[in-house]
Amino acid sequence: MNGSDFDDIHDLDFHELHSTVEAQTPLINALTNEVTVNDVANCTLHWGGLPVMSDDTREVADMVSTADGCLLNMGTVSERGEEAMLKAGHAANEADVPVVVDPVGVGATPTRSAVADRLVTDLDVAIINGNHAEITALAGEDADVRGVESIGEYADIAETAIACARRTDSVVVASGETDIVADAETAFEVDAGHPRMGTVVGTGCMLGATLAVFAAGVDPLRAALAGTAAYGFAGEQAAAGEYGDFDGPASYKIAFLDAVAGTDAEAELDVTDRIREVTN
Ligand SMILES: Nc1ncnc2c1ncn2[C@@H]1O[C@H](COP(=O)(O)OP(=O)(O)O)[C@@H](O)[C@H]1O
Ligand SMILES: Cc1ncsc1CCOP(=O)(O)O
Ligand SMILES: [Mg+2]
Repeated sequence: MNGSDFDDIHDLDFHELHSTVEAQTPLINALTNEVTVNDVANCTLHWGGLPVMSDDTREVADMVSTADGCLLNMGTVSERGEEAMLKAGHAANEADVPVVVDPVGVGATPTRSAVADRLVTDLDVAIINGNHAEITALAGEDADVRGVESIGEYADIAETAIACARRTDSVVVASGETDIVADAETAFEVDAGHPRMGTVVGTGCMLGATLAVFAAGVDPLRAALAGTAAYGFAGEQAAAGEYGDFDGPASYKIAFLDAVAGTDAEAELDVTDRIREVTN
């Protein structure tokens, strides 16, 4: 699956997209890691989605077939988990339910690289989201993934994201200090987010949940651009104290979740101001 025939950033209206998504109350089935599962569920809910975390191999195909989105996050990968994710992904493909994959820690171990490769190769994936090192590793290039963290700088991340999008036939979101959204032809830089988001475990996982909610209602490229921009905007709003004071990363996370819930269609957010096409 590739991006849309999106040829003009300026026809991207967050208010319109978010209202469409909220009106649908999309059911998102997430097979995700136990480290951040509750945050993923709440982030899904706060964007206007309905989370369900069904991952039993006996029922997951049935649950996904009734859903509007399927999130596969391999953070605490296991043999059973891989089997369940592949089963869920195939069921989603058959039911034309958009699949979002977060290949957490790909490149850190041969096992994670093999699982991530199977997920993005065997399945038709609408959007892949990972940090700069994970996307670089997924593209088959040298990357330094320490555990699940991105280490080092990736100056060519825009080109790498396009290469990854081309290889996987998916829209790719490479997150970090600067977020990149790419399809097989074009990369966009999304100027949104705050360093405090990097002090919270789970902000990458919750970005995946955000993308799954938006992808339920609009094409993958617009969903990735609007979702990534709105998500980063929420991080900025929380850091600015718009959703209450905080004393450190734990209380910031609470403010961040409140900011996601408060970023509704009325929000003064013009995502097109945050998105720039990357030209070589
Ligand atoms: N230094 C930063 N400045 C701005 N935004 C950031 C920064 N670090 C992380 N983010 C934001 O936090 C979210 C998670 O990104 P990242 O930390 O790269 O994911 P992961 O947790 O999977 O490694 C993204 O929306 C990203 O834009
Ligand atoms: C620490 C950790 N270990 C396995 S999954 C996970 C959470 C990763 O969350 P994020 O990718 O959002 O930082
Ligand atoms: Mg992550």
